[in-house]
Amino acid sequence: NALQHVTGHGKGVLGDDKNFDVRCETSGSPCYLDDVNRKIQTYDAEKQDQNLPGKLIKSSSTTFNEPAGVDAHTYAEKTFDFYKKKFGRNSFDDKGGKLISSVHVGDKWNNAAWDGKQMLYGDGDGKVFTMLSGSLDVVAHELTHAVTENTANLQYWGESGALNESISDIMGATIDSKNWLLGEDIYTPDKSGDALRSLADPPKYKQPDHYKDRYIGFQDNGGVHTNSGINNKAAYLIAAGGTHHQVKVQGIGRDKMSAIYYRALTLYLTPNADFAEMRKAAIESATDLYGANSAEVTAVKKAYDSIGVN
Ligand SMILES: Cc1cccc(C(=O)O)c1OC(=O)C1CC1
Ligand SMILES: [Ca+2]
Ligand SMILES: [Zn+2]
Repeated sequence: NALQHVTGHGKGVLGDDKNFDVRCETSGSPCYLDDVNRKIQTYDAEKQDQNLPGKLIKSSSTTFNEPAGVDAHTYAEKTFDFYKKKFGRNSFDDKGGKLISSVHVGDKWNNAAWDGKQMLYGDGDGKVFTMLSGSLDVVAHELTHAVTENTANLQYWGESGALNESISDIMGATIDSKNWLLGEDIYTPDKSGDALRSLADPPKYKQPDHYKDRYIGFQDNGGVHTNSGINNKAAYLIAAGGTHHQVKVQGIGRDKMSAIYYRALTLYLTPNADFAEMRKAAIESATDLYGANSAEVTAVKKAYDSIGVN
């Protein structure tokens, strides 16, 4: 048997010090990015994308000089802990399934993904993206794709695909709760103050924030990364409040908002749910959690009115 629960140390993509769970051989060396408790393992794909996951990342000591792997591993642990503590969910499949991540996937790949079996992180080209595991909201976004696939299984095109994307952005912005931005830590490393998406102001990054402005077409699986802005705006308003298209929403906070969406995702949404069904599922979930005439239900109704989903 090896030393199963050792604390590893290392710098993340942004140069910050991180601690995380590793496994070491009985002799104490080498050690691996292998969290035996949570069943999270992080691999190095060595710039290829054929035979994944690649090599389990190891070090001769408990110190790891592998920033992309350190962040993919640490942020997967944080996301795991969020789902476990807040919703009692035991990993992405609620069955304690093993969580595999690979970093350095492909050559300067400006992408991150859940491929149905594991998480993949590109290194980015250093212009559009730096190493993509370097942001908690990105890792939480990808892991939430795995949760969605094991629950509502929202089909990844058209309105259900936009909802799939939106749920990942909502959980990403809840777990990385320092702001309402997505990808800001790893997007355009040479430029500060921008992001990939904003839930507070989708149009800032060319996303619609009203149903009448939705993209109807065939790019990007029918605009899944575009129309997600419409539902993202509703989620933002439910949490933070505000007035949108003359409709005033009283916010109920990020915590209750995310509980509503998790319940909708796991109990009410179906694979081809559209925005109208999202509204109903959110109202139903808020009713279950807080009562039919609660401020929380009112916030959900007003938020969906404000984005033109009645
Ligand atoms: C960077 C990127 C490109 C293409 C698809 C995704 C995807 O996972 O949908 C993607 O990751 C994100 O959107 C994360 C949240 C920033
Ligand atoms: Ca963020
Ligand atoms: Zn996504």
